[in-house]
Amino acid sequence: MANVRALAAQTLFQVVDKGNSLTAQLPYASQQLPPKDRALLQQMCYGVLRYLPSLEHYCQNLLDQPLRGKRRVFQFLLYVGIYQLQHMRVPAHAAVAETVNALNPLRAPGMKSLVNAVLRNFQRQQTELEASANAILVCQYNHPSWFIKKLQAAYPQDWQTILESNQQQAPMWLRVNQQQGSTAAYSAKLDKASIAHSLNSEIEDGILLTRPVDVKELPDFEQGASSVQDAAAQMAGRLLAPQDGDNILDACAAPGGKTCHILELADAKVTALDADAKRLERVTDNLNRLSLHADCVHGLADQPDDWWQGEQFDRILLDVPCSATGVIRRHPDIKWLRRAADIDELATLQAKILDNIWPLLKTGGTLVYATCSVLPDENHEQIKAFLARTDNAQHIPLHEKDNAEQPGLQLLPGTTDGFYYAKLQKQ
Ligand SMILES: C[S@@+](CC[C@H](N)C(=O)[O-])C[C@H]1O[C@@H](n2cnc3c(N)ncnc32)[C@H](O)[C@@H]1O
Repeated sequence: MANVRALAAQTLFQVVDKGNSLTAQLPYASQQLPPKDRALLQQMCYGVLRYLPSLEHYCQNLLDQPLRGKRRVFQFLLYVGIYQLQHMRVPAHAAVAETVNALNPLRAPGMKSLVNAVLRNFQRQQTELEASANAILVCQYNHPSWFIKKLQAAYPQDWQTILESNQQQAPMWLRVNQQQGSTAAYSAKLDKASIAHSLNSEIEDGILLTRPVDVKELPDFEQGASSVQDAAAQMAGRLLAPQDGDNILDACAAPGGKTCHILELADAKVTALDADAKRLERVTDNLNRLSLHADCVHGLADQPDDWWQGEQFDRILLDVPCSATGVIRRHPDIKWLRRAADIDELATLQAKILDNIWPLLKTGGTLVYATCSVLPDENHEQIKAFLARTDNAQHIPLHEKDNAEQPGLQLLPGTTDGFYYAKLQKQ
């Protein structure tokens, strides 16, 4: 069934109703399509997930009752159709006709008149429907209400900017492998390949591409000259500041972006631990492409007794499991897969990981705590509480305003992803 709109509807059903991640579903749908349609599939899935509450609102007004049960996938097809009419440059008549045609491969030709009528009515009533959606906070910002509330409390000045940033397409950053050449030298190679980009003096290994490109177009990518990694994620390696000969633990390592960066920066002995065996395979793949080596260990960071050999570490990176609310623009499904209750559960696990990993750090050693979250409970509140209960943990400020009351560095989505870092030293 190589129909891009039908596949988009089925993928969205799998994500929103069945709770599967888009990262897992999209490749499965993509491989059923010819390469020329794959970008369109991605655009439609990302788009519907970005604007889901508004699309639900429109359909609530355009349908007598929502499509339920076996007909649920057609509700998602309607979202795909309306998203195209509202946000894509597809001519309106083609958007309607192609969406209606998708009912053939979905084996529901009987639904054609309903889908056609809903899309035509959306066109007719678009202005009023948009105005009524804008009067509802959740539809205006297209985020779940629990998350909007948490952001309003944490960022009384910036919450709207954060929500608006989350709706944008994320930029593509490269990390230059310093073992194979300098950032400036790789920039020259990109110039030669006519790939527009810019450098940023604060991100030593990073290059921001003006437009995303397929990695196959990047000079010497397969040979490991560069990797795709957001600038915020690149800060982990530099903050950890690995030295040659160090014994380092990367305690939540998969898929290994930061493990590889650490090894590009120093000739260190690195243990890459992760709870997920499948994801750990991706660490090995990444290490292989870059011709690097780490000891990959399958285990839980909160239960070191099961895997730790007893040798303490000079440096530890804790890139803990988190809400990923700093990377919503890259993974818009996070908005609908996460629940408010997850935040407390994640914060409890993060605290357990911090407490149980801390004894593995040598006296004088450095621990960098990282999340791709914008929520204080996972970030400065977490570290503040850890410092309060851990006598031999000293907080190392990362910038002028990094203090014991609000420790760490909080990056908000914009030029970089949303990320949090705190640096601790053992006394
Ligand atoms: C934010 S991701 C890590 C990203 C990685 N550091 C990188 O840069 O590519 C968090 C990872 O923690 C892992 N994880 C979840 N619970 C864990 C636990 N209790 N112990 C160790 N790893 C865990 C997840 O499987 C996931 O791969």
